[in-house]
Amino acid sequence: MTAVVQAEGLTKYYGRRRGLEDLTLDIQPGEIFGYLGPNGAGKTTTIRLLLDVIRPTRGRVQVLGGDPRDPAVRARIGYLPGELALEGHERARDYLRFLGRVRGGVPASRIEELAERFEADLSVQMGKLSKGNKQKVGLIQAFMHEPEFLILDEPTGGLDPLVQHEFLAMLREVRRSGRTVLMSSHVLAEVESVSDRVGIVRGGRLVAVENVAALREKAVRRMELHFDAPVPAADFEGLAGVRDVRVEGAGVRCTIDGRPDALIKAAARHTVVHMVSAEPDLEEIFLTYYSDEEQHSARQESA
Ligand SMILES: Nc1ncnc2c1ncn2[C@@H]1O[C@H](COP(=O)(O)OP(=O)(O)OP(=O)(O)O)[C@@H](O)[C@H]1O
Repeated sequence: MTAVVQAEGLTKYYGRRRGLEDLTLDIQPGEIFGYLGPNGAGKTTTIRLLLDVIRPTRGRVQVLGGDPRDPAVRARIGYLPGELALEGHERARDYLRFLGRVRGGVPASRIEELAERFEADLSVQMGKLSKGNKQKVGLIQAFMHEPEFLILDEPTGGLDPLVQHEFLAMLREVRRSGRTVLMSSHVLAEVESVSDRVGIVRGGRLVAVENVAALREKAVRRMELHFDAPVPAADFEGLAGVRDVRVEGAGVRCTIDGRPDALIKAAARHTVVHMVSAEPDLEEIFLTYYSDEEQHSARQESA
């Protein structure tokens, strides 16, 4: 099977500024690939290289088995940019119908069906759309021609939780039909529920590619437990995978590396009244991929 993305040593410098360094990555058909990294990591640079919006300084990339410069390749891609410029008096519906015609005839009913699923009001002039509604129009135009490959740059920004839920359901439908998604984000929680694999990019470099189940096991989580009565600190110290334990009266705070199993079993000896588990922080997941020295230089770079 031909890879949907096949990048080898892909590098982009903006003058002397590093955008992306030596990216080697394959994305397979039918896969949802989450592309994660903090601001300025190189996510948008990668996406622009795949779409031939910018050209590589070094290295090479094939998309859908062809050259990104080939308009026939571009026609098989649906793209949601990170920053959407939708302005003017034209109504969203007219704009989408126009794009549909340019893309070889998308039925109006398909546009309406997507608008309904995303709860988008297409009768509004583009310049008057709210941020969330602009994002919905962006998603409709990315999905509407049923492209083989969807590239979505920070797709969920501005969407309310119900619409986000619908969006994730649509991504799963895309996967079921054997099509492929590349979705960037700086929030792990946003991509982990749908992605098969995630790539973590930082400072222009891909530092890890993991399947999501493995990443979740490695993730560091903060946990807070509250009991109906004070608990002895000794019950929570020295447990496997549990560190930074702080016991204050009936409350316990700690950090979990990987599985919370030992903590849950220790807690179960008491009466738990409340439990909070913070979403794993991307920064903290990075710590598992960096040696102390690399962390130090990464901090200096970003300082
Ligand atoms: N047109 C440009 N000219 C100069 N430098 C650029 C340009 N575009 C991006 N960069 C730099 O390249 C690096 C990677 O930027 P990129 O936009 O790819 O990051 P990102 O991961 O998409 O970040 P964000 O989450 O903020 O969108 C950053 O240091 C950025 O400042």
